[in-house]
Amino acid sequence: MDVQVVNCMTCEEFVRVFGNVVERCPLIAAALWSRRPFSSTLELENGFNEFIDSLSIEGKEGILRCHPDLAGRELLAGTLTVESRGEQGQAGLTSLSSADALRMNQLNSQYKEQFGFPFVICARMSDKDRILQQLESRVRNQQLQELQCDIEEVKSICRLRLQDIYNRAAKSTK
Ligand SMILES: NC(=O)NC1=NC(=O)NC1=O
Repeated sequence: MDVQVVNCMTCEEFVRVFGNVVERCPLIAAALWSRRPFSSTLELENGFNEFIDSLSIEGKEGILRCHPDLAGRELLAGTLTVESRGEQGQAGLTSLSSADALRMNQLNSQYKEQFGFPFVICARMSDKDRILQQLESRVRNQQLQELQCDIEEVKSICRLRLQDIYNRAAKSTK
């Protein structure tokens, strides 16, 4: 997707295209529309990262709370966003054994109880064994350490979702 196409988008088009780059946080895209014109698609990605980094602790916690649990209730209920469903599927979370699903649910609950926000990891860069291992090790971290770790994972999810958007646009113009 040419950055000039992005720069010509109305706010409505911009939010429609980029509104779920940060899971269920279309406000961030609506805010970043003000930064047009972007000199490159990388500058847009940096905009997402800078916006997230500029938030207070509560704001960052709010972003994390908009992320569904991995292999959680929403996956079972079929209410995940298209992006999250695809990411969780790629990590093998849609075909867990009942023992792994139970373990994941227990660890997610323990993590959320301890930190007040959900465990977040870029599922596409992981798999169910590593996710379980990360959950078991990170639940022992300190609050602020985990907040920052989750936020870095959100940025990784954003980077890959932006790449998907550009790749889909490139395919549709061929
Ligand atoms: N709690 C989470 O880590 N959620 C997610 N990770 C992803 O990669 N996509 C999600 O929805």
